[in-house]
Amino acid sequence: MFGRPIKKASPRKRKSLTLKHGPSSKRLSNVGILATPSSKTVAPGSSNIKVLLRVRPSNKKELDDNRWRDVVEVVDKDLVIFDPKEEEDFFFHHGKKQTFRDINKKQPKNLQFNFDRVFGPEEATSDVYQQSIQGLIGNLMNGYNCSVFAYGATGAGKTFTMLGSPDHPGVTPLLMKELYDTLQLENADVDVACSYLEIYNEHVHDLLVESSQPKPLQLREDGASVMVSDLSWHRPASAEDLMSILQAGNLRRTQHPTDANKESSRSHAVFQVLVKMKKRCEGAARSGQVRCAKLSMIDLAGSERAAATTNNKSRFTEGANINKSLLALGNCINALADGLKHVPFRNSKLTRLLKGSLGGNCQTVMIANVSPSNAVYEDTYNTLKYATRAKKIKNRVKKNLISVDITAAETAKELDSARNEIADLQAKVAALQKENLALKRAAEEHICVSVAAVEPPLPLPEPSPVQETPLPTPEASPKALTPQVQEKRNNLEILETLKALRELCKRYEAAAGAKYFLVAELEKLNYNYEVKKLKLQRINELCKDATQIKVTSLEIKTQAQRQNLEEKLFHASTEEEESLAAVKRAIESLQQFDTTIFSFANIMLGPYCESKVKELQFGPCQKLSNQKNVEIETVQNAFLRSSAVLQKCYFALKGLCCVSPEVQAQYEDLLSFVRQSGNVTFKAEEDVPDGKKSDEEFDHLMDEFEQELMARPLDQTFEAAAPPSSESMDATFCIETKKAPKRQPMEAPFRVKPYSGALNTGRI
Ligand SMILES: Nc1ncnc2c1ncn2[C@@H]1O[C@H](COP(=O)(O)OP(=O)(O)OP(=O)(O)O)[C@@H](O)[C@H]1O
Repeated sequence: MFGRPIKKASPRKRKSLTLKHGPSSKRLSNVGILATPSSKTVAPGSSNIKVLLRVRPSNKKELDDNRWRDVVEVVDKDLVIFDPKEEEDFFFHHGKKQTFRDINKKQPKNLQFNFDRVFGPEEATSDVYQQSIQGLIGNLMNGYNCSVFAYGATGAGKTFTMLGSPDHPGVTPLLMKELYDTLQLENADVDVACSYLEIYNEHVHDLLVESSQPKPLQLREDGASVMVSDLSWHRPASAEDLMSILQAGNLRRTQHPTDANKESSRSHAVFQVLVKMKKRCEGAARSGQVRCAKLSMIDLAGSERAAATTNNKSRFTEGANINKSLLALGNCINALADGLKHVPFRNSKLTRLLKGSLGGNCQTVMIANVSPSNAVYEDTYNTLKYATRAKKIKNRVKKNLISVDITAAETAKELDSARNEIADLQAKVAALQKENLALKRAAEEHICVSVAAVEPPLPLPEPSPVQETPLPTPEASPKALTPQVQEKRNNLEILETLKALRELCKRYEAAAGAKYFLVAELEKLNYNYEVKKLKLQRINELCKDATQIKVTSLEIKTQAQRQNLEEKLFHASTEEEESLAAVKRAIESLQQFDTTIFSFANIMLGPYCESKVKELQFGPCQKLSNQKNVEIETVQNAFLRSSAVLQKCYFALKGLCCVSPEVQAQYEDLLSFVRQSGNVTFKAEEDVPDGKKSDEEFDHLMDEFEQELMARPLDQTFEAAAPPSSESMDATFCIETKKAPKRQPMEAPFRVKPYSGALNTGRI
């Protein structure tokens, strides 16, 4: 499946290879423990995390699909180029070199990344081990804590590098084997213990305990380090034993297929080995240094984009938890790289567990795994960026030594004093037993004396010297409370207090466990809240967009309608202006004719033109006024009629002498009011010329005028005809009012001026 031969280096690559070789080998010599396996010790102090990059070979899927290309180019042993520039095709135009450029294509990033060591696709795990990991054995033997962790996207080769397979063992089995080989050569008493756990969905599980429903374990802070309570520790007798333990743990690890990896590990796995080593005696004196070191091999779960997860909810939660913990790890890496005081280790279980390995007392190696294919372009880019940041992290390393240097004389002295102490204690025990016996006898004698009068004394059984007797209470036998008894009582009290203390500890552990569980729940809740908030914000944004789109489309529609109406209005205005101009022109042309004819036309047509103008100007107002007048007249008619009826009623009552002074006063009051109002009469209907009638009459007059004109001889002039009297005009158009003091005269627009004798063109 794998093993595509590495592409032949292009001329450009070869050039950079030769160029880079010198400085890089220099840099490699500075890498220290990682560069040379022989350098087995490190100086205490601060040391940077060593970061290796491993590029796995392309797999069959990537090779078969011609959509994918390689985006990681291993240039040298410590240098890679991400998204390198491709060879450009060129041509010459007017003697100048030109390149073909596809403007639709994204420009390559062409970024260089430096690491302590870069392993290309052709390099085996054994190369990684020999060149970068093997050196950790020496550090472990010298009492330094060591950590190796693999980081990268899903399917990038983390598990392959860390655990491998029987054919291609990973760095963990290689390291374990070598550790045992080295320990065997040491002249020392060695104690090796191991544990294996996984963090799955933010729960810690022991991988070395068989259980159908594994109980999540709690993390406990222990000063600078973090402990896992109830985690099982196993003492492997040999390297093989240790390998079988590791194998058993691997089988229990949570795995599910992902897009990129059919056997993807969906949990972070932490394999820890504790090595305690005490040098054996050499001669009279012995070196009593006990070296303790912890080795942590961490295989992180691979990050995966949410889009790549299927619709499966549990897979989604799994992916979200993995990404959350990797994000927390990234934040810790950033904080440590920036040298910040506060590092957010508490944000996830993974970072809490890695606290000792990142920025603590530990030699740490990070193996960043990447795939060469651009199918996981973003993941690879992120891994390279994180790995580069991690290079800046400084750990403070120190040996874990417990000094137990004692000379032989001192040991002999210690032994003598211990023997003396034992003898003292034995003597004390004998004395106490004697005393107990005496007390018991005394008590029995006391009982015998008191019952002697009733019963004959029974022979007492011989007391056993070792038999425990209950202590007499102070009330029963105050004299018997010797210092020894008091001491025993004190011891019992201490025992009781210790028991109570143990209960309290248990209660404390339960409470702390519950607290950590709640903290985890709270973190989960916060995370879910953040995710939901983001979703809602996104929905809100989308809604805003939709509203904006609606408003915009409404604006566009209204704008179109407005434009349409404005165009129509413009045309209408233009037409109006044009027709007005035409009317003016016609009147001007009329004025050019013979004045006599003009005056005749003026006399004949003037009133009609005038009325036409009025109709145009005041037609609607006139109609409204007429309507009001009709209403007023109706009210007045009703008033007059009811007055007549009222009068008749009054007289009838008077004839019957039934008019009370009050009715009389009301009648007179009404009478005076009617007299004051006067006799108001209205014309039945205004004679408002409607346009049609006016036009017909106008046409008729025009015909008459034409006939007159045709009949007359040319030299004969017209006699000026008298204009219609202003009275008659007024009578036609005005409301007739007689003694109507309370009625207001009509407003100007309701009055039509009588004919003035000439066409008033200015009023049009
Ligand atoms: N250097 C390599 N040489 C050959 N095969 C490799 C190499 N690295 C990885 N592989 C293969 O690639 C596949 C995925 O590798 P692996 O399971 O180690 O990925 P991973 O990073 O652990 O993924 P996940 O995070 O999903 O568990 C496996 O089939 C493995 O055999």
